[in-house]
Parts: sequence; C-alpha cells; structure tokens
Amino acid sequence: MVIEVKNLVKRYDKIIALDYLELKVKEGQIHGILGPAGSGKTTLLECILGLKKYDKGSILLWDKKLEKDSYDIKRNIGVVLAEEAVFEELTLYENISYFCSLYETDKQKVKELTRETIEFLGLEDFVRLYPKKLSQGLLKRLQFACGIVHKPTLLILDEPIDGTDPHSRKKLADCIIELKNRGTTILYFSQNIDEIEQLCTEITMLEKGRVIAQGTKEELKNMISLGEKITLEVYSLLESQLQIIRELPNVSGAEYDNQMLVVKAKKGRNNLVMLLDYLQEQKIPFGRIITEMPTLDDVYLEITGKELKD
Ligand SMILES: Nc1ncnc2c1ncn2[C@@H]1O[C@H](COP(=O)(O)OP(=O)(O)OP(=O)(O)O)[C@@H](O)[C@H]1O
Repeated sequence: MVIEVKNLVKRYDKIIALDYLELKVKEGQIHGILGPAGSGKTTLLECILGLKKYDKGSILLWDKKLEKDSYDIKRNIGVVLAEEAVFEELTLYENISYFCSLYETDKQKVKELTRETIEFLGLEDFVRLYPKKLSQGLLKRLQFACGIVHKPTLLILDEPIDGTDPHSRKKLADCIIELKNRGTTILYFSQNIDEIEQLCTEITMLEKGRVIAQGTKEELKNMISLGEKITLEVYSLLESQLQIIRELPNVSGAEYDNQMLVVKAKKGRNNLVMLLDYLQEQKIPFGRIITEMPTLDDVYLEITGKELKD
C-alpha cells in the first residue's frame, strides 16, 4: 500500500474536520478524493504531507510513518498545490530547474530532467517568461512541472486542472494519465465530479470529514439503487398518466417538464420496454429516447440527499 490512513481524527477546537477517516491508496492507481468545500480535503492533504498535526489515528506512507528526517520518503513524493507556489523572480525554466535541484545534485541531470519535463508539458515556447506573463493555464502547467520534475513515484494533486483553458486542461489530463501509465501513484483532490469520473481509477467520497463511499466507479455506482435514467421526448402528458408512470414497477421517480419525460428506474431488466409499452398502450406519442447509466453525481445525490454542485 502506498498510503494507509487509519482512524484519522483532526479537530479545530469544536470543529471536527476529519472524523475517523480511513483511506488506502494502492500502487499505480489514480485515487480521487471528492468532496464539497469544507469536507476536509485540505486538512487530509496537509496531514498526509506531515504539515499538520492530528489528534488521533495513523498515517503510513509505504508502511512507514513520515518523520521530519524521512528524506527517502519525501524524495519520492511530488506535490502540486491549488494555490500558486512558484517564484515570481524566476523564469519558467529557472523555476522548474530550481525545484529539480532540491532533489538532484548532479547539474547535468538537473538540466536533462528540466528539459524533459518542459517537453512533457508542452512548455517549450515559454521557457524565458516570468510567471506574471503566463496565462492561468500555463501557470498551472508550470506548477505541475515543478511538482513532477524529480520523477516522484507518488504524486499528490490538489485541484490541478481547476480554472484552466480547454487546451491546458486536456494537456494536464493527458499528462496525468501518462504518468499513471508509467507507474506513478496519484492522489487527486478535487470537488469537480466530472474530472474525478474521467481520470480516477478509485474514488473516496468525503462529507463533513467522513468517508461516505469508497471504491471504483463501478463499485460506487452499484452501491445505489438507481439503475438508469431514461429521458423521452413526449409531446403531451396528463398529470394522471405521469402518476401511473411513477407507480410502474421499478420506477423510483418521474418528472415531466418542457415536453421531456425523465424517468429514474431502479436496477432491473426491461425498464425501458415497460415504459414504452405503457406509452403505446395509452397512445401517447413520443420522439427521441436517451437512456443513461448512473453518474457519480447520482451516487453522491443518493447517498447524501444533495447535489455536490450545490
Ligand atoms: N485553520 C482552521 N481553523 C479552524 N477551522 C478550520 C481550519 N481549517 C479548516 N477548518 C474547518 O475544517 C473543515 C474542513 O476544512 P478543509 O479546508 O479541510 O475542507 P476542504 O474540503 O479542503 O474545503 P475547501 O475545498 O474549501 O478548501 C471546515 O469546516 C473548515 O471550516
């Protein structure tokens, strides 16, 4: 196990920021920590990095406790924080090279790694620019470069893609997947459910410092009763017909708005057939049909009763 957190409790006076939190991050995974603002993500990140003391529990990195002088462990960790953490007085090249030199003493090796990282993130055209001249997307790519230049085997990312333009977003997402393919373990903190769904192989959902669900995307989706969401274009529907649809076997909810009928069905066979049979029997004309499997949004909604985006 790369990271093992057991029964972690962290309080700020009366606020319980982490409430007996458990987490296991396996080698080679992109493990997403998903939760709304205030759910404890930053506190957890800081505890794992040894930046914050905690009240109870334990954190092991490669089966060892992180101490001040655990240089062997620290060398293998790369961190990309959400806030800006580069030097304004250094150029893009100098920044990356500086962060590399914190881990690597051989000057030639520093040069090689810096060049390689610049190329990896597509930053070749911006090496002489100072951070103030960089767009938000380029700045995020620079921060990312500074965090990975020493080739860590564990990478901790806090909202690494947030606030970037589509080009930088794609570049960063591709780099994250490429690093995973090369064997890097990644712990990915975010409140963006789509990013987590797209990139992460395992997910921990947090709410109020507690783990509310943990597993692969498929495991999380299997935890909830929602099987599929069926959307149909229906030109007119009576309230009494909508009520009958809501009472069809396996249907857990149905709404009709703007000529669109949205039916949520629990897991089971023939949900769509049953619905279409009813519409045909009632001679209710319909157009397009879209069926969707549950998303992580649905998982969060069913477990907590509210949307993550709220
Ligand atoms: N230094 C602090 N003093 C007091 N309370 C704090 C402190 N830092 C965090 N908290 C509280 O602890 C809880 C968890 O906060 P934390 O910042 O870890 O959550 P988060 O998920 O990272 O949120 P965000 O995405 O907004 O940073 C919140 O209730 C927050 O108000």
